Amino acid sequence: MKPTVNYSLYLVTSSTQVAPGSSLEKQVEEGIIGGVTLVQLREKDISTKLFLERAKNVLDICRKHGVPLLINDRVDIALAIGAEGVHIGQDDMDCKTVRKILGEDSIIGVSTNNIHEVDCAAADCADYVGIGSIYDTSTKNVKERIIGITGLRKILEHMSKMPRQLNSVAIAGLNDTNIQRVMYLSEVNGKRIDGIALVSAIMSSRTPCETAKNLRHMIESPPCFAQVHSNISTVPELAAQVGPLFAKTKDYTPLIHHLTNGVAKNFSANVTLAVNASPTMGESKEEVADFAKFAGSLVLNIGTVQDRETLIYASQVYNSLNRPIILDPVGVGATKFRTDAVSGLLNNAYFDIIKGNEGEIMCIAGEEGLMRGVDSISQHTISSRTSAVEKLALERRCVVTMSGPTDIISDGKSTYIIKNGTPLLGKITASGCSLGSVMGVAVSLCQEDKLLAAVSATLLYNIAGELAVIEKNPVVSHTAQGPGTFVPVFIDKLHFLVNQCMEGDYNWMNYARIEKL
Ligand SMILES: Nc1ncnc2c1ncn2[C@@H]1O[C@H](COP(=O)(O)OP(=O)(O)OP(=O)(O)O)[C@@H](O)[C@H]1O
Ligand SMILES: Cc1ncsc1CCO
Ligand SMILES: [Mg+2]
Repeated sequence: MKPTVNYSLYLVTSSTQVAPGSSLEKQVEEGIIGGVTLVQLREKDISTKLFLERAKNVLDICRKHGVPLLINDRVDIALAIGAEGVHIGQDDMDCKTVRKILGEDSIIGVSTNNIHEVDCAAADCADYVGIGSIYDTSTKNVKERIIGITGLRKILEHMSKMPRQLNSVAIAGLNDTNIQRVMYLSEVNGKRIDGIALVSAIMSSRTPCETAKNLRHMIESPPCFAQVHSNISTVPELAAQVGPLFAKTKDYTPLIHHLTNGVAKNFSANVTLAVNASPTMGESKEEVADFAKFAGSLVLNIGTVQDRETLIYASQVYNSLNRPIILDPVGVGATKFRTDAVSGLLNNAYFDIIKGNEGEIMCIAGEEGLMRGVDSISQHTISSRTSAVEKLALERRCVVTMSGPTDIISDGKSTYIIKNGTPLLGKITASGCSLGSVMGVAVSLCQEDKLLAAVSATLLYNIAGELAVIEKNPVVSHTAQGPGTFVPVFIDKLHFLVNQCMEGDYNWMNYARIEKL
């Protein structure tokens, strides 16, 4: 009978990476005691004689603890010692032949990098596929084969529709800083990878047992930033929460850390202050961790980005502290540089809210999104825009906002359409960027419901914009005449509305034009 395999924490050995003073056998045994569920013996540069000897030793350890052992490449060694199976790469003996030699009851795994290779493995009756390389690794030269979370998801999406279900593990560059995110974001159509394969994280650990225990725990628990869906189900219920959300600024002034573009900085800082929060615009990598300790959220905007590594680093710091991040992928799709920057961010971090204009969100959702510079020139139908927003929210397990004359906001489960605002918001620069700042404020006041936060920010922002044009301002006695006068009146209005909230007056919400799909 085929042995049942728990793929969750899959240790691939490497004799060159063993922690100083330890041995391969010791790392394997300690790893298993800590929680390793499956072992693959991988030896590249030793004689067959030594390989066989080592395989026998490792098999003894695995048998003692009831963990299956697979042998890398060498079908003969697997047969000789009676291991549970083998793992083969694309350049090794083909899977069909291996199956013929080892028989039905053996476990056969194949390294794959794309859909075609997975299809071949399935056709050849493999039991599982190793999917990678997820990230770069020192164990192997994989530069050409890095697929990130985005590539992993594409393969899993395909696998979820295959008639015969294969097991799968992700491999390469995985460790305690990224496995929870990879597991979490790998979920497609209700299914995700069965486990994480790793080498150096355990082989090089001076405390392999504790390391394995920690890794296993991480694999089995969701990351701290895991999405919680809003339990608000109707528009009236939601509308009743918007004013009280901003009223919280009476007792708490959130610090909103921005890594934003040079054009938006001043306006976004003023908008943040207008809604009674405190902006900080710090871009140095060296100060990210210090800001993160106190910040209510991070607004990450790629508008004039140069240093992509700092953006990734900052995102990871905020993720690890469970501080929400608003990603504004300004101009993604317009240049290769920006598209690569966004794909690097999405592959290496989690974003609580992704906010962009039509062209930007269409582009990240994998649809045709037209960007010329930072302005959207896309004109899709409302239904195709809505599907793209919902698709992206489901894919990235977050809240997605597509701004424009009509704003579409979804967490993948509930979707709202907002028709407030004024065309003048499209006639001033950085209005989208500064909407991101208000979302940063809202989400720091209401981290438990990020959909409510995104919707509340959009309503406040767009109703303030509307009132700046149609209604006399009780603070300064004029109405905006055009884009130039709009900016100060708009900031006054924002401030006025939030102050009304602090006094318990939520009447401005009567202007809301919002529907739920
Ligand atoms: N024609 C319009 N009518 C009503 N509201 C609008 C209109 N255009 C934009 N808005 C509002 O302006 C805000 C910014 O949206 P927009 O789509 O212009 O962002 P953006 O292109 O990312 O902005 P930027 O890049 O200039 O920062 C949103 O709140 C949106 O609802
Ligand atoms: C105009 C402009 N260019 C880069 S960022 C930015 C601000 C609006 O997105
Ligand atoms: Mg714009």
